[in-house]
Amino acid sequence: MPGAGKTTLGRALAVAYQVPFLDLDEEITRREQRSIAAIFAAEGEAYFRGREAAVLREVLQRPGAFVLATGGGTPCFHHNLEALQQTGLVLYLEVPVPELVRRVLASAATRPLLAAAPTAEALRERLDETLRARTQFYARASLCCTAPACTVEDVQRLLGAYYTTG
Ligand SMILES: Nc1ncnc2c1ncn2[C@@H]1O[C@H](COP(=O)(O)OP(=O)(O)O)[C@@H](O)[C@H]1O
Ligand SMILES: O=C(O)C1=C[C@@H](OP(=O)(O)O)[C@@H](O)[C@H](O)C1
Ligand SMILES: [Mg+2]
Repeated sequence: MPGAGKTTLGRALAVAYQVPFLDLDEEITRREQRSIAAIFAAEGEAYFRGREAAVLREVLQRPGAFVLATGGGTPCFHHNLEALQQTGLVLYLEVPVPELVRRVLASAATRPLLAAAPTAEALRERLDETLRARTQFYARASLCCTAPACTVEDVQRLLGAYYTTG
């Protein structure tokens, strides 16, 4: 979900594991030479989802280990979750909606899917609705961190348990 901390935690994980960090939104922005908000405004969501799916597949070809932070919607379109699962371990950051609201409120106006929900109450409703629709995808991640502020150490524990119990 937007505001879950994927970009922030992904960067920290890459430092901890000494591997490159990639952010899918950044990869799209670089190729398109415009911001995600500008892409949504000029071309609409369907175009963005097409580019997101294509850039994801390109990024997943990269050799060697790396950490990739996706966008919140990435696993929910164009069989992207399957593409991710085939290449690596997918971690879902399960953050309660009130915490997501607190984090994205300041930047909601520049977040294309949240721009129409400028108040905390409208934002909460929008995020609740989005999460309901997306849970079926998020629930299929191999790893799930339920700490509201997931740390590198939390992920290390999850990985330890994953590789111990299969
Ligand atoms: N663990 C955390 N605790 C508190 N705030 C956080 C945490 N992780 C991220 N944030 C803040 O939430 C906002 C969104 O973080 P970001 O990493 O961009 O999330 P995402 O990539 O999932 O949308 C940023 O303002 C960031 O500083
Ligand atoms: O949830 C979504 O559908 C989106 C989340 C954004 O990324 P973050 O989750 O990093 O904010 C970005 O990909 C785009 O605005 C769409
Ligand atoms: Mg992000």
